[in-house]
Amino acid sequence: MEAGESFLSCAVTMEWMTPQGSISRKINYKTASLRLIRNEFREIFMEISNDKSAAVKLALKSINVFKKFMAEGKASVKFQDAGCTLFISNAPPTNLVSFLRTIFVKMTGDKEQSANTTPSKQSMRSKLLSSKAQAFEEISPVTVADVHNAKKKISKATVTTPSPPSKKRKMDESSRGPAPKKLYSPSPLTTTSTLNPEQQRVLEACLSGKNVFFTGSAGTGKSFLLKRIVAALPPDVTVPTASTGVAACHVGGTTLHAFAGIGDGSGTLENLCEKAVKLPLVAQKWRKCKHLIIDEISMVDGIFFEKLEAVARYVRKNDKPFGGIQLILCGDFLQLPPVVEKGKTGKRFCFQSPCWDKCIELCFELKQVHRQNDSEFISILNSIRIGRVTKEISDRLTGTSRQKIESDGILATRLCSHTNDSKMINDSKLSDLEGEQKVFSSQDSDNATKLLDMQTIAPSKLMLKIGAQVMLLKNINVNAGLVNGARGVVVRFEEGFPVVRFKNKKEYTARSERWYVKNSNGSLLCRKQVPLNLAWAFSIHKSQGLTLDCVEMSLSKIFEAGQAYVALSRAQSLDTLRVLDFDSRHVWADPNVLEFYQRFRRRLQQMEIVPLGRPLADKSNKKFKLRDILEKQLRRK
Ligand SMILES: Nc1ncnc2c1ncn2[C@@H]1O[C@H](COP(=O)(O)OP(=O)(O)OP(=O)(O)O)[C@@H](O)[C@H]1O
Ligand SMILES: [Mg+2]
Repeated sequence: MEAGESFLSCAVTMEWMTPQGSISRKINYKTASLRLIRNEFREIFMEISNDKSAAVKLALKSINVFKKFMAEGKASVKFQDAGCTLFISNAPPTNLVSFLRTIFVKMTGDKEQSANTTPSKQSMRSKLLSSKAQAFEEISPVTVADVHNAKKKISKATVTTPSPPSKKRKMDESSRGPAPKKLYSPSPLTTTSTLNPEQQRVLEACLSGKNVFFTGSAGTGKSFLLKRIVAALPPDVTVPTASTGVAACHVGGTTLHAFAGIGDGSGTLENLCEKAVKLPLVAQKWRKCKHLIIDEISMVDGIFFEKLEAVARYVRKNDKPFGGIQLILCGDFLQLPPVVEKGKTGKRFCFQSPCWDKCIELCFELKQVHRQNDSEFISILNSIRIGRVTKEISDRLTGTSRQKIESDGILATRLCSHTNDSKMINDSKLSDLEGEQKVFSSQDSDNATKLLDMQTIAPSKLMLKIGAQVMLLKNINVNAGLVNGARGVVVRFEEGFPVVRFKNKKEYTARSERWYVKNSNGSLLCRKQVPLNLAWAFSIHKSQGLTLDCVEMSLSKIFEAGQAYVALSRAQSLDTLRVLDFDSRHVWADPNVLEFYQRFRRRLQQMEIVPLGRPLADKSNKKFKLRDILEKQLRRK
């Protein structure tokens, strides 16, 4: 478990209430600093300050914490003695989790200490008589031992739920479930696996405020890292997007097109700029955004990217690249390229646009593959990625054509190059099954079904029968293997919900889950649906970004560079893969991309080889520290 933080940067509202329940005083800070400190009597306080006003100090005792919206950077703390409630918003979620953890750990530690050592708290009288000078100091860092200690106490800590401030109150209350019971409990932000060193370096670079592009082959954890980056930035000014709806759903964002508000980008640049400025919601979004994050950048059209860059400068009246917005881009250009209309030519990829070099300040390549463990398969995939197929590779993949990868009635998912084929297969296999068909219709935010269809992976109408091959669409329980992409079969219905048996023999009753997407005006739209989809077949385009655990493919109708690589790299191992008709002619890489990566590697290599004016002994493990990398890359600019 990571240590906690004693400092938080966020927006705050403080409300003091009279005993009758009306607000007697209110303070709003758009940017505030929260600090945990101790006084000369070792009592803990939270200090709330901003540049302009005097700091407010509130004693951290008898507090109630409401943390259900922690993952959105929001929480509130009610200081009962002071009669004040502090509403925190726009906090980087990871920092917020860490800050609340510190409060919990320190308060638990103090309670224990006072119970064990001092018979009673210092009275007001002894404090007044004390000769100690008033002094506040930073709280000491949380140690691992502190955390363990506090974890043991988890069951004892409880919270109640003060209401969030003013306008938001009603909306939040209506969507709120039962109040959380613990001040500290594992959350997705605290329990996910840790980043490896190369991912950590990218995260630090992103937090330095520089424009970053990071790449890496399929399964190197780009999207995994991107979610961590999003969680480490202030949510109100961070826009996570991806080139496709499914990929956007994967990183909890919206499509780049939906955010940009300039349709498909057709028309002259002048028209697009005027359009963006005239639509108040669109202009406001562009002005508010400070960090624009784009996953699956390989599928963003180069001309669209160029137009966006110019629109951003125009709307924000700022001549810096992208109007001064921090860009964080990730993807693998050797996977699927942008979808281009027939007959259209020109700059296809983002990196072919002249503004690419102006925009990107730092580049990184992730090397460690996480999706697959098998080194033989990783090396085959690395060759396929660059369009190289040796006889050994061809034989090995052809050899999978007859292997049995089905178990316990769970059939392999067929990846199809064309969406229509996958739909046809699913429909006909379902109708072949006997038995009653059950229909699960999604519950969607008002009038948003069309948008949610495009942006979430969950279907608005799901037809199921006993025996239907399905795929799980959410991480339900990572430890139990119930993860996004896990394959199973519907074995029965219980209380109207499908019960699915997975490949690992676990059974799971699929109850409704929620998917959220951001509307173009920034509000959240929600789809409630059982987290399943038919999985006899899936299109390769829809599979980009997914990890699949039992997959077969026919590559004969492949029509894009990188398409075979995307399909093959969804599998977790050679033993869970069946290629029906492998032919090396279906594997090729785009020469422009290969050339781009050659240049990219040279740039990275120079960065690693050329000494940075520091003796080699300065470098641990011959790897440069982030500071060195930043210096080097900036010097290059
Ligand atoms: N540091 C890590 N520790 C443990 N698991 C990880 C780590 N990084 C990534 N993973 C896991 O590896 C798998 C692949 O990660 P992810 O989907 O982010 O890769 P990707 O680079 O985005 O792949 P693609 O190019 O196919 O989109 C996921 O199951 C993810 O949870
Ligand atoms: Mg990904």
